[in-house]
This record gives sequence, C-alpha cells and structure tokens, in this order.
Amino acid sequence: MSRKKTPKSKGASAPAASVLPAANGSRPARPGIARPGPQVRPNGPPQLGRPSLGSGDFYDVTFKVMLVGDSGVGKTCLLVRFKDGAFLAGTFISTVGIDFREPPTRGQHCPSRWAQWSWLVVFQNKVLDVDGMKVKLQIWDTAGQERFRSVTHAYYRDAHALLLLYDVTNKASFDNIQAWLTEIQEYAQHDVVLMLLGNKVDSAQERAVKREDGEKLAKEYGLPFMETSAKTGLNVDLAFTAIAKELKQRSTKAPSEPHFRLHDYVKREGRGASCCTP
Ligand SMILES: Nc1nc2c(ncn2[C@@H]2O[C@H](COP(=O)(O)OP(=O)(O)OP(=O)(O)O)[C@@H](O)[C@H]2O)c(=O)[nH]1
Ligand SMILES: [Mg+2]
Repeated sequence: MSRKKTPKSKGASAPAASVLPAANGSRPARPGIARPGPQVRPNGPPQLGRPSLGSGDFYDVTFKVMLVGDSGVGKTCLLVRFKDGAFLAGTFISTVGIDFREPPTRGQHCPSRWAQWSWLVVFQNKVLDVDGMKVKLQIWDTAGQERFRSVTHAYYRDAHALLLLYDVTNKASFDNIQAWLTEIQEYAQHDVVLMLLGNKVDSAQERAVKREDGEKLAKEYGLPFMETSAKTGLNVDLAFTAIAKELKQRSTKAPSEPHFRLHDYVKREGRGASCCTP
C-alpha cells in the first residue's frame, strides 16, 4: 500500500461513542426514548447506558469499533458475518463512502441488503452480554481504498477499538499492515484497543501469508492476533467478544473482577483454520 500523507481532516467527524447515564445505574423502563447525553472522551471513565437510539436494544455501555485494512480483505463480510451470521459470496462490491445510516431493513438476506448499501460506510450496532453487562458495539465499516483514506481518517479519533485486517491470500495486504499501523498511530487515540486479524483462512489453497508470519508481526507490535474467516465464521464472534471484554474491563475496572487479559484470551480461545474448513 503506497501511502500519501494527508492532513488530518477537520471536517467530517463520527459521532463520539456517547454513553448516556441512567439513574442509579439501572436501565430505564421505557426503551427508545432518546435524550442527548454527555459526550465522553474516547476510552473515558466508566459509563452507564440506556436504550440505544432507535434500535430499542438495552445496553449498559457502548463503544465504537472500526474495521480497517486494505480494500478486499473482507471487512464488510466480517461485519455481516458478525451481525447477521451470513456471508457475502459472489461479486465483490467495494465500500466506497461514509455515512451514518444503518441499512433500512431487518431480516432480509444479507447479499441483497448489503449490496444496496455498499456505497456507504455503514455502522452496525450489536449488543453483547459480557459477564452480565450489556455492551453495545457500534461497528464502523470503512472503505479500504486508498482514495477514501482522508475521509476515513477523521473517524479514527473517537474509535475505542480497531480491528486491523489483512487477507491471508493476499501478501500485499499483509505487507501493508505496517503502513496501516503508522496511520493508526497518527490518527487514532493512543490507548485504542487494537487487534490484528488475518482473514480468509478458509481459502487454504490460495494462502500466501503463513500463520506464523502473522503471529510474528503481531508479536513485534504487541498486538493480539487471530486468523478468521468471514466465510465459515471462524473466530469472528470471538474477535468482537474479545474486544468487548477488553473495553468493558477498561471502563468498569471493578476491583472484584478477575483481570481480563486480551492476549491470553485470544490465544486460549482462538481456533485454528483446519477445524472449520468447509
Ligand atoms: N473465501 C473468503 N472470501 C472472503 C472472505 N471475506 C471476504 N471474502 C470475499 O472477499 C471479497 C471482498 O470482501 P469485502 O468484505 O467486500 O472487502 P472489504 O475489505 O470490505 O473491501 P472494501 O470495502 O473495498 O474496503 C468479496 O468477494 C468477499 O466475498 C472470507 O473469509 N473468505
Ligand atoms: Mg467493504
């Protein structure tokens, strides 16, 4: 990935991952009533929540997670797999813009719904139960193409976590990881939670990046690492759950809770590609 240095955008800004307070930490009785709450700085102090805007999902705390990496590595597919349990097979439709809207309908088959919205960078909300706490992840899918980079930079700064993807069948996407890390260092919060994912491990025949090379790079940069497949679902839920656990721990810091170690968790729970190849 060649890198052109672009100035930090002062224009478009993603909504801060806001967390709205609930009285005494309890969740309000009536879902869906929106009232602006205080904006919190990214990776800020413990925050309690309320129903998410419009979706009706209850949550205790919410975080913004972004998917980044070269075009074609499978960011959109990973999000669709996590959100809807489906895989976008067939024609590759690159994500080429940015917007705040969510896809309009629920329950439709992924391919048609997402193809329709592929020109936007959408975010999707998913609420996870993490050790008894409802953690809402607001997951932003970005355009991997170089020409949209200056737009997506603006969204980094209030991300709590970044999932950085490469494609194990595409060596160039792996070689570009260092440039992505430089970019992340420049535009994201210094304490952003970062995880490296080698996607498409179902394509064993076309593999161009060894698992050990991914591990080595991750170790070099001190990153948790897993290989994933949006096609089979391998380690997809795990990646997001691990992020949610880490963010939850950082925000609550309950002394009574056992300390969560992201690296150890990912190492222990991650499964090898061979287990799930169709
Ligand atoms: N075999 C296999 N193919 C995948 C996987 N994930 C994505 N693909 C395919 O890879 C292509 C690109 O996937 P996308 O999710 O659109 O890639 P992207 O990273 O969102 O690309 P941009 O939007 O351009 O940044 C599509 O044809 C997908 O079907 C996977 O885990 N395994
Ligand atoms: Mg995409």
